[in-house]
Amino acid sequence: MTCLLYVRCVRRLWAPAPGYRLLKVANLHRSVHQLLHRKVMAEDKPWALISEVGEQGYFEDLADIIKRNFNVVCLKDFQQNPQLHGPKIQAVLLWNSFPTVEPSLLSLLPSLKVVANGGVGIDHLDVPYINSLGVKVTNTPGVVSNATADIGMALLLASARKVVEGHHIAVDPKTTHLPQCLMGDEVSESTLGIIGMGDIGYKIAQRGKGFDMKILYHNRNRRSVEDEQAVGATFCKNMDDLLKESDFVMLAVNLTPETTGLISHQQLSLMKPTATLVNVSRGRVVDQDALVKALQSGTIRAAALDVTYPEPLPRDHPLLGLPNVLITPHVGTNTYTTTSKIVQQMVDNAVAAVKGLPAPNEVKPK
Ligand SMILES: O=CC(=O)O
Repeated sequence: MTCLLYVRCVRRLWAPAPGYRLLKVANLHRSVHQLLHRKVMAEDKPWALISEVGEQGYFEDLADIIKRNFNVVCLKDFQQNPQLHGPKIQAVLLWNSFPTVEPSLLSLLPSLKVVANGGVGIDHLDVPYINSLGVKVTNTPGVVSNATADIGMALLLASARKVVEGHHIAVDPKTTHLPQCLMGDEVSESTLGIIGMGDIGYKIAQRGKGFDMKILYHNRNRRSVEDEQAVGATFCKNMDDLLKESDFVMLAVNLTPETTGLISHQQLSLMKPTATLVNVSRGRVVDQDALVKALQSGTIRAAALDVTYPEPLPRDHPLLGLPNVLITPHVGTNTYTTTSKIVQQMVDNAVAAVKGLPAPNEVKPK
């Protein structure tokens, strides 16, 4: 049908064929060629399994970034007919840790080449096991750092200056005067202790410098002198020293077996009674039961958390009832700019891996 129309159009334009018409023929020819080429490309695209598009998953335009490079099967459709879809899937793209990558899923994907995670934390993936199947794992470092550092500072400031309490009072119709009692903690010139000085930790240090904060940090490896000088950060080899001296302790480590439960009763008891714990890494870095006790007993003043375990917390969890806790629902990277960059980087990694090229952000097991 398309061919017939094409021939008719060409014939009509060709008829007396002055220069203008010839140009039109050439353009028409090019458009049809491009259309046919695009169709072939679409059929040639590799298949990817993704979570969902819509409310529970990708915004349409973020999904489009994926669809430009992959034919996609959403998890719900996949689950309805895994035998049909499984053999063609070459990439699993993870958004908010979904789809859950476990052996039962992997066993249905014989052609799989890559598990591409959207986000930097890969604690939900068994990298050695996935690699043992000849499948690469990739993540998206770098692009998440600014937004995550921003949420860290937002939580720190909001907790210190009682922003949420202030908002509730301001919008409460029963409020007749602005309370003088809403006294916060001074952030400027206070001491910020950063545990985990990777990309995110360093961005937090840059922001802290902007607030004239004294910056301490603890990290597996010391940063270069130039890095330290640029943000005025002092290395604490011993984490206890940082905990004792800081007004705000910011957690920005990856979750690994070594960092699971890193902050427990003993560490909390070293902190100042006026100190605030801010966590933008993973909930399991903190022993949550110990944290509840520390907040109830006044061992520390407050906690501001973008991450908990589980997420979300059960509605009757004691952390949700404490007045000195501020919680956001793991929204560290939730800005339009950052999520677009994450999806693009995830797709770039997956495309490279499917082509058998080195993936720019392949995660290697330690
Ligand atoms: O939590 C966010 C990430 O892992 O990038």
